[in-house]
Amino acid sequence: MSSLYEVLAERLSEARENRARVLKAPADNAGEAYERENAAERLAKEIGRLEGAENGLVFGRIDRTDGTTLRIGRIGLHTEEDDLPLLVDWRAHAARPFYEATPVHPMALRRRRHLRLEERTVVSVSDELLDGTAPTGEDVVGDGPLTEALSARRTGRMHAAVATLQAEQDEIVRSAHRGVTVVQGGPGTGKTVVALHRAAYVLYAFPRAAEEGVLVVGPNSRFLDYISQVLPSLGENDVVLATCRELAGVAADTAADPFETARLKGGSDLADALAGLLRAHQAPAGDFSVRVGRQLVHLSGEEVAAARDAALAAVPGHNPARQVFTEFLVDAVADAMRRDMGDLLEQIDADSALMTGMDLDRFTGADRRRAEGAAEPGPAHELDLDAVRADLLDDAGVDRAVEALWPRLVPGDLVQALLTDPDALAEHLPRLTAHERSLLLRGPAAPWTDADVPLLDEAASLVDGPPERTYGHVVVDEAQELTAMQWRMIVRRCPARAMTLVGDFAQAGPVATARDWKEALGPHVGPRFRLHHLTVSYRTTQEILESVRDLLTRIAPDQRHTRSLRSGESPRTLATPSDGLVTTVLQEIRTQSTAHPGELLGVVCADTRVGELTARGIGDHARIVPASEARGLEFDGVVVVHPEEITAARPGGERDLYVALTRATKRLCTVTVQQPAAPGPTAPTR
Ligand SMILES: Nc1ncnc2c1ncn2[C@@H]1O[C@H](COP(=O)(O)OP(=O)(O)OP(=O)(O)O)[C@@H](O)[C@H]1O
Repeated sequence: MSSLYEVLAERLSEARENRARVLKAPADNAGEAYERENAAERLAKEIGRLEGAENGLVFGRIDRTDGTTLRIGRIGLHTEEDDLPLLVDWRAHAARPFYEATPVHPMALRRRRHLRLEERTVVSVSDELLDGTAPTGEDVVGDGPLTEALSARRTGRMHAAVATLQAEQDEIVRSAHRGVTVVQGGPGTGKTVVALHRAAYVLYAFPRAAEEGVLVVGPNSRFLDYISQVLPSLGENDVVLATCRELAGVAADTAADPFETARLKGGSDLADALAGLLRAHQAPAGDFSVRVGRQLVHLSGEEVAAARDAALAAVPGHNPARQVFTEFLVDAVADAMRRDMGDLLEQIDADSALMTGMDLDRFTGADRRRAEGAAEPGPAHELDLDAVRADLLDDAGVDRAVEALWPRLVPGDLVQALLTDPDALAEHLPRLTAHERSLLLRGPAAPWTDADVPLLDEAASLVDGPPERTYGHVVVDEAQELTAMQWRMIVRRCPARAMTLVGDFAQAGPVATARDWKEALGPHVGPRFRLHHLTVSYRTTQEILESVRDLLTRIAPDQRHTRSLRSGESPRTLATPSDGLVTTVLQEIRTQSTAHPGELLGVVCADTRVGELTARGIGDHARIVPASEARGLEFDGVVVVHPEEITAARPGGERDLYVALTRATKRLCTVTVQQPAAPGPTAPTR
């Protein structure tokens, strides 16, 4: 073990020295300075990768039946001299049997060993014998490492499960499929684990995707914080973690819309409406006259439309296409001028400059020919179109025409123009009812809302073109939460359509617009996605799962049932009069924290109740989590406060309750309010 750490330390100090050297090296020009920056950045990443892997560097070993062995770790390490693997990266093909071998398919393994390290010391060893041979004195066959991992205390931060990834999870993580992989599974089945280990695998196994970057999208910053340590501990610091708002680059605090409004704004009709409204700013149909000097040049509707279509086909984005449109428009004007002026030139050569304000000699090439000693002006078809075009591009009249036909736009203004104008809403959202459109209508000074963020992003892509930053692979957790508009913003950032999407539609929040994966993904990839199901819960005990079974049948009748590997205490319910609610929660939390010191406790309540619980000091003993933000989180013990209040707080509140009830790894207590509040003892009844 120590030799492994010595090699790691050597690699680290080499990388640090190299970086220091690179930073000190003189750079004689901008190119060299750029190279130096790049090299330093690469080395900084390598240092981060090596540092991240230090904790629990090695966690496994496989002994093959032919007597050879391999150690499995967070990263691969080789000896310098002969490049022999001292430690095999868990993602390497050679490590596969560590995850996949079973007694039925031992994959030429005799033994699989799990090691647990604290600092650099091995604190536990656990072996499985796979070839049917009897244990020898060298084998330590004991309680499974998975059981140990699952019963460990929660810390409020998710940990990598790289040592105990289960075969059904590993199959998804290691899949060679580069397109869209979807993972559906009940609470605690390891969807987040799979998603994050998949991100690490992609970085290792798909170099092109790794080069283009990996993005992990989560529902809120509380969740991103919860998972933030997993990838660095797998030696991967090069992943972008973001919420949709961060992706859109909306820095200002956003307000919340009423749910019905938010759901409407999440529908893809809004994308069509914004595109429709934009089209109204792109050379709307009809003839158009351009004033050039004193001349009015007339363009037919077809000529304007041809310039518009050519501009739209040339480059995505309204503003970038404006330049192209200008050029096509100038061509059309020049053609029209040639047409108009053909006759004119022959009739009134001398007065032409006066009429048009332009030097026709130059345009006809007459001045050039004169200089060359040629005879007087040639026929009109010899008009020097290049010179005409060059002048037209600088012409104020043409500028005015472009401004009228193709104004430069700001994305927010497009959204604003749609949402503040009842006529625009009616014209561009014909499928909505008048009531629905009234829900979308906002005042000009109203702040942006969360549900406006994907609209702003849509408008930005329509107006300025596709996002500059795209990724080679995108991972989305809690993907059931995404609205159609949010899916659009994510897919936009993944041109290769290489994605890992995990979620559970039984846990969908009130704003989610799709009911299943087909509906969510159909518009983007049709049926081209691979769906996997996870059916074993690694968090929630069998008792807790059973206690929510009826609720699950109500909210998701078709959902496959999840089984748990673990059993524990039966969930408890405390009933209290409404004025004793907070006191009861406080007492319960105090009791739990005294009985189970060091455990992580969570109190999940309706969002509106957070202030009161915080004011009563419950936050000193437990994390207070508003039900709307509980998705994906977990605790050793959970107290769910006033379930009826949670279900009534938002549409689809039963799904919020289902999420709240499935957050505990060990203990669940629900505090209900007696209805109607009975007079008498305030002490809780058990
Ligand atoms: N193979 C594994 N080894 C050890 N722990 C695991 C394994 N798989 C999952 N877990 C643990 O089980 C718990 C639940 O996992 P995770 O959060 O990934 O589930 P989920 O399906 O995303 O849950 P939810 O639907 O509630 O968001 C976590 O503590 C995770 O670390």
